[in-house]
Amino acid sequence: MTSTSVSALLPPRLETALAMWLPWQRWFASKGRAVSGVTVAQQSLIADHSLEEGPVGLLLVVRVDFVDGGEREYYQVPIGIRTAVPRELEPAVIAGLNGAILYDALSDHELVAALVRRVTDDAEQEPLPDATDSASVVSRMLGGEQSNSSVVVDERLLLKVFRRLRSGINPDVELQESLTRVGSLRVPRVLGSMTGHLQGEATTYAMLQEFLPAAADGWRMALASVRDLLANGWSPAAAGGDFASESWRLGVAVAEVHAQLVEALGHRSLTREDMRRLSAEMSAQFDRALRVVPALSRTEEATRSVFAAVAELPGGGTAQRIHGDLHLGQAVRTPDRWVLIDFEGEPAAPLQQRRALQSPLRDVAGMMRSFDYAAHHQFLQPEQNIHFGSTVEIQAKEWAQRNQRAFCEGYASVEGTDPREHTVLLRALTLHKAAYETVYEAYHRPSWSVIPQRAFRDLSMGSSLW
Ligand SMILES: Nc1ncnc2c1ncn2[C@@H]1O[C@H](COP(=O)(O)OP(=O)(O)O)[C@@H](O)[C@H]1O
Ligand SMILES: O=P(O)(O)O[C@H]1O[C@H](CO)[C@@H](O[C@H]2O[C@H](CO)[C@@H](O)[C@H](O)[C@H]2O)[C@H](O)[C@H]1O
Repeated sequence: MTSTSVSALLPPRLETALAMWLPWQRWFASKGRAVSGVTVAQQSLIADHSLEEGPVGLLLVVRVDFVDGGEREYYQVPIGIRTAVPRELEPAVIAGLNGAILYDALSDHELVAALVRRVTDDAEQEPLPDATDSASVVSRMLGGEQSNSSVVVDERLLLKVFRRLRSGINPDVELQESLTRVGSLRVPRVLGSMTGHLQGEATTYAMLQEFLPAAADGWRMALASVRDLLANGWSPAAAGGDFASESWRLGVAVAEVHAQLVEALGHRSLTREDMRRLSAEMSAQFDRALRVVPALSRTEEATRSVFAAVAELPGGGTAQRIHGDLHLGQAVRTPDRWVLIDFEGEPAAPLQQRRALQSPLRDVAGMMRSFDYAAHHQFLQPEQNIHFGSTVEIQAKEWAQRNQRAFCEGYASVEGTDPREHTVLLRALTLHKAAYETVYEAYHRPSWSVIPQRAFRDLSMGSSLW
């Protein structure tokens, strides 16, 4: 079917309906900007049915324009169209238009199977087993706080559909494929990807990987450990559910992945110029955070001097490809080992920046922040009735520091140098991450903003951290 005949399948007023639906999706990046219009930029068929035969599936790429006239964004929206939807598809409905019901295709087993077939048709490796037979496929969307949409297929494949598209190959696919190629057991095996075009450039639309069914999410494991500690009031080492040995193993895993990324994609030395550029990037991120949360000005002087110190560093460490947005939720624990996922980098950053060679300490800083997040997450639960400033905060801090230390020691056991020896850079990168999180939370989860905001106090002052 040609693109023109596919466009004949688009219901009237589709773009208006999408303009009302898109901004409410978890993966919609620009939560703080008012949408002025949505335009279907590309359309192709997922499943070629007539409405009488079964669901019509369309893979749309939509362009979003904003009232502020600033940068436009592109999103991938796979939609299903039926004349009536079964009960299980009701939560996925986007709109009813002229007797046709439009819904998110990723909730529909049949359309998911068709998408998986499209990925495997593109794959250059052995065909996948019969999981792509639409009649027998069972799929479920993963819930939670996600930047993209992931669907588990037959409990053994995971189809990740990238939502905000930027022209170019997504580092998630690039890095996981490279790591798979050098035999890494620290990432799920990549089974294929779907590439389309955006603004004339080959662009990643989706990735298929092995699903790790028995994997526990690192974030949830860490929260369980903190809960144990706060419930019995002992020190983190004495409380049941101590997480430090897992943090140590996670440090080992991250250092191994860094070494494997060097093996797969090379490295160079960080230069003085890199340090100056990084320092400027840190200041610019802090400016953005200040615009969103003016109260951060209380720590402005101290923060600026932490970032200014980076510009004085001579360089000399390693610059390499890194994960780029590492936190406990990006680490899953299988019965055998820690595995890292989601190598996309910070979703808000341009692809070119995410694909640049950078200091691996950036990932270490991401983990430092994540231990701090896990320690303070309990403070957001009103039913816990615990408050910042209470003695519980001291315990939480102890938990964070114990796990930060264990992580760094595990990392050092592989790399040879403890990341904490890079005092100036690690502190600055961790503060830089807190500035990114301040902006991220303000738009996505305002009630969480207090966590990165309070981190400024410790990180910008001269106090010992971990
Ligand atoms: N291969 C996998 N096997 C098992 N669970 C996975 C796998 N990949 C991702 N997950 C789960 O899905 C969640 C979201 O995946 P992620 O790649 O981080 O998506 P996003 O880019 O949308 O944040 C993860 O936190 C993890 O719990
Ligand atoms: O996982 P994503 O690629 O979507 O990353 C974004 O969302 C994360 C939250 O889901 C966010 O991470 C922040 O919150 C985590 C707890 O939910 C915490 O462990 C991290 O340390 C903290 O940065 C991430 O920053 C964002 O890019």
